[in-house]
Amino acid sequence: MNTSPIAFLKGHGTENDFVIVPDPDNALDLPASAVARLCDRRAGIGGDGLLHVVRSAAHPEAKAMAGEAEWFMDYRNGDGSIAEMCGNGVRVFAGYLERAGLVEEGDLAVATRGGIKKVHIAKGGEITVSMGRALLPEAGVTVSVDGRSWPARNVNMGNPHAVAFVADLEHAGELRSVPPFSPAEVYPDGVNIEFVVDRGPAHVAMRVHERGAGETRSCGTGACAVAVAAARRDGVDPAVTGTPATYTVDLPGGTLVITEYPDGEIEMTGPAVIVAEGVIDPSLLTV
Ligand SMILES: N[C@@H](CCC[C@H](N)C(=O)O)C(=O)O
Repeated sequence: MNTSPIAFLKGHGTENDFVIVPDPDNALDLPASAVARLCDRRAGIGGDGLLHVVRSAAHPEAKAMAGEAEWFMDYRNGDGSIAEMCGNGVRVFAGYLERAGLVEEGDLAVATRGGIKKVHIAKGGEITVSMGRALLPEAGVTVSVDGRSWPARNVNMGNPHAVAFVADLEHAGELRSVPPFSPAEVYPDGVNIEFVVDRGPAHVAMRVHERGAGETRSCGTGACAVAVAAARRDGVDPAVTGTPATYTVDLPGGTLVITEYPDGEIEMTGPAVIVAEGVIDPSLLTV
């Protein structure tokens, strides 16, 4: 049981917000119920998710990556469930490490359940993450919300996404209170669903319903999935043209810039902001 005061910080990346819990030695007991209490916006601190900051060597799921990445982002969704990767989270994670003096500006590697991510912290500015490659399984999917249905593109960014191009973002309805339908046979572990409209050439806007969090104001892996789905729809494939493709993705909480390179690597650039720090009442962590 955790009895002594436990430090936390609060941060966000394009308003996808996180409770940050530094725990270098992986000494804390953080069951799903405690994570859900911490992320509760009324009875807890509030967040779309939680970033548990642990040395890779101290975490059984990250030990094997310790030689290449000192720090492990043990990411949890706001409902306590575990996800493979969080794109906005990894920028905020890196921003926290720099603020805490644990890393310096420039390049670093962060271990995640989705593998090691290379991160670049620009001087006093934005953070760029190499997000890996998108997998585009052929399985066509349909997503439905509030009685409307759309065909969607299945995109895996380490975590699962269904990307639907819609006529109007308002058609996605009340995403926070009414979770959209997704086909369980394609996504047995659930899915993040993106609704997308065009804003101009290589420029789109999206809303997202996140697995384990409901509607959020941004999703980094979602923006990458959307950029790739939009490029393919536009007939653009950097592996074929040999030229990088950059898409601007507007989200309710800000803008992310996504570039896909001819080798398939996807880079995401955006902000990371720390807004507060404090101490968690141990009762919130008691099972
Ligand atoms: N907000 C994140 C994605 C967090 C994980 C997602 N909800 C899942 O369960 O896959 C991002 O910025 O990528």
